[in-house]
Amino acid sequence: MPARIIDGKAIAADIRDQIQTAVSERREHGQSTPGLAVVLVGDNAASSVYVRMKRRDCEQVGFVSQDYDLPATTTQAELMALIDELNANPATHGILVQLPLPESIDAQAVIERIDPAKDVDGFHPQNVGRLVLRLPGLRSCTPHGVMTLLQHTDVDPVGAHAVVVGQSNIVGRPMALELLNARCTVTVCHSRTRDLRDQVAQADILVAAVGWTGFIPGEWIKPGATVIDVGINRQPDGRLLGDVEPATAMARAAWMTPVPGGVGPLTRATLLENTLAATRQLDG
Ligand SMILES: Nc1nc2c(c(=O)[nH]1)N[C@@H](CN(C=O)c1ccc(C(=O)N[C@@H](CCC(=O)O)C(=O)O)cc1)CN2
Repeated sequence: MPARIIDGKAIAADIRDQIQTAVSERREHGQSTPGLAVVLVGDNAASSVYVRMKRRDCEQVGFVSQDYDLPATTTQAELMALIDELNANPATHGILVQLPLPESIDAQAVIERIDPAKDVDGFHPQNVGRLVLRLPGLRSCTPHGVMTLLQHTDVDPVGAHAVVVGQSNIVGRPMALELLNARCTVTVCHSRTRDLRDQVAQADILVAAVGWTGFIPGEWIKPGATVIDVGINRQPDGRLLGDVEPATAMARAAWMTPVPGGVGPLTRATLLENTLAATRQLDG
């Protein structure tokens, strides 16, 4: 039997509906409307698409989207000054700086300048540390979105062997911690991992976050596994493909995310959840 599809698009639409209701209720009770500052620096084509989608999501749920489109020539000092302004603005509850930033800018310094209470991307060391320590805090959107996707399957993470392929700060590392906190046994693989095929073949839950089209052949997948494909790789003809070769993987897995329509929509829905949570924390 082919894998059951984990429909990220539908799950994200449900989350947006719930958030829209919560925002309406806040208005009825005279509470603040969540405001999300979305900062785009430069003209990276993929970033422009993602930012457009995030701003549209904000409008749909009734958030105020505060848009900052800055030229690629923006200096570190100018960007830091904008972050300071947003940190101080009581109408801004969440600050998102779209990555990657131009090479001339020190992205880590920018992330660390954001008030951790407004860090709706969950990238600030304080929020990452809280994830490590299993304390409440703002969680990185893609890994937390993956956990939401898993909740829409019949898979019990407790004791499951989860294999994460990729060790980026945005996905691989926080993903491993989310899975560990859900009591999986976690293996993290990267470019120096020996016998990657053997590691992947052990996975009850496989999270592929490499950014390389078809990096994981379908025949490596353990029969009955849950496959979460974080890769969104645009092809020269415009199509989007994941990191896992889909046809054989679908035939072997029990559950699988599609690309597009899997993890991407949950990344955006989690951003909205984080912004609402930040608003409640800041304003009640
Ligand atoms: N500040 C951040 N920058 C980046 C993040 C992030 O979480 N915060 N993650 C990635 C990209 N990303 C978020 O910005 C992202 C990627 C994909 C999608 C998405 O909805 N994809 C759709 C397809 C979209 C398309 O047609 O191109 C899907 O998979 O169905 C949303 C967000 C890097 N930067």
